[in-house]
Amino acid sequence: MQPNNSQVNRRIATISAHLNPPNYSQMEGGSGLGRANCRAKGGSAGFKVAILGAAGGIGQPLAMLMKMNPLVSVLHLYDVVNAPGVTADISHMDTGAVVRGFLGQQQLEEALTGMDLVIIPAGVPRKPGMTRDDLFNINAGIVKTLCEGIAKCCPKAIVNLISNPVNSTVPIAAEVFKKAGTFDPKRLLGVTMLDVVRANTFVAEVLGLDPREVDVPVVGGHAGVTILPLLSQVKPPCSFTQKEIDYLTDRIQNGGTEVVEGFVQRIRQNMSTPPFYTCRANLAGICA
Ligand SMILES: NC(=O)c1ccc[n+]([C@@H]2O[C@H](COP(=O)([O-])OP(=O)(O)OC[C@H]3O[C@@H](n4cnc5c(N)ncnc54)[C@H](O)[C@@H]3O)[C@@H](O)[C@H]2O)c1
Ligand SMILES: O=C(O)C[C@H](O)C(=O)O
Repeated sequence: MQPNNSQVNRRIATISAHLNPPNYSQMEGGSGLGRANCRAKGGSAGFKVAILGAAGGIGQPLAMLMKMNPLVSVLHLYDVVNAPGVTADISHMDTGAVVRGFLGQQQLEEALTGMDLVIIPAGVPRKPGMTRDDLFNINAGIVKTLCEGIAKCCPKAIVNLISNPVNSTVPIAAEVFKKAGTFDPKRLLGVTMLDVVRANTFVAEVLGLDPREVDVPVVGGHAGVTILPLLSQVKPPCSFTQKEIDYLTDRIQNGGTEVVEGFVQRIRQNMSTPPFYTCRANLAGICA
């Protein structure tokens, strides 16, 4: 059956709304998006998610995973480089979330307005021989600027901080939000899930179990000795020799370094970011 004129006009309006999104900062007195404007393609309601640093090694697969997530209706991809290309690519996926790209600081506020969840992998990663703390000088400033934007444009959003050193970028974000009067400790999360999945994997190897059946609580921070696997609390209940405890603790605390040092070989071979590293970090972002 042929669509009638009004159906055709409605389809054209929908297509144009996706291709030429409205300027959110001028809508609803700048107080954020109305639910009616946040529908996924096909009309279902969902969460509005922004990824800051979306064109990077972590940001790109994270964008893909978010686009695959049926709970997400609007996905904003912000970066200081390459955002248009990444946005075009991700937007071609045949899932519901509407994807929009934002390039450079002048578009940061628009990228953030009305967001429910902001995930931040923006910044530089460490190279072999560096500690996460060596990233502080560059990443602290980046995170501060991005969080000032969040405090202004989406103060109620949940914020997931991936940028390292997580042990320091989370307190920086907290201070920015406190200064702005928007701090809510329940809404600010450092992404450390990688430590949990590494712990599950290594403990499962020692126990000869499927990692999906193993649950290792890990508390503390996300660097060296601040990563504290609670090996006495493992599920299923088990015990370890002192040698196993030393081995597991060291492997879990230095899992990130193990991967970063692996880059030396990959750089020599001209290979890109290891896929598990990025995917796991991204799943961590989703789960945090
Ligand atoms: N918490 C974790 O579990 C975890 C896991 C992996 C990586 N990381 C950290 O995540 C960060 C990103 O790693 P990566 O491998 O994606 O690095 P990358 O260099 O591949 O990507 C970083 C992206 O951030 C962008 N960027 C830089 N400055 C920006 C700014 N001011 N605003 C917006 N975007 C900006 C860059 O253009 C780039 O696209 C690093 O700090 C890394 O250490 C954390
Ligand atoms: O170790 C890093 O630099 C990246 C990340 O924090 C990790 O744990 O893999």
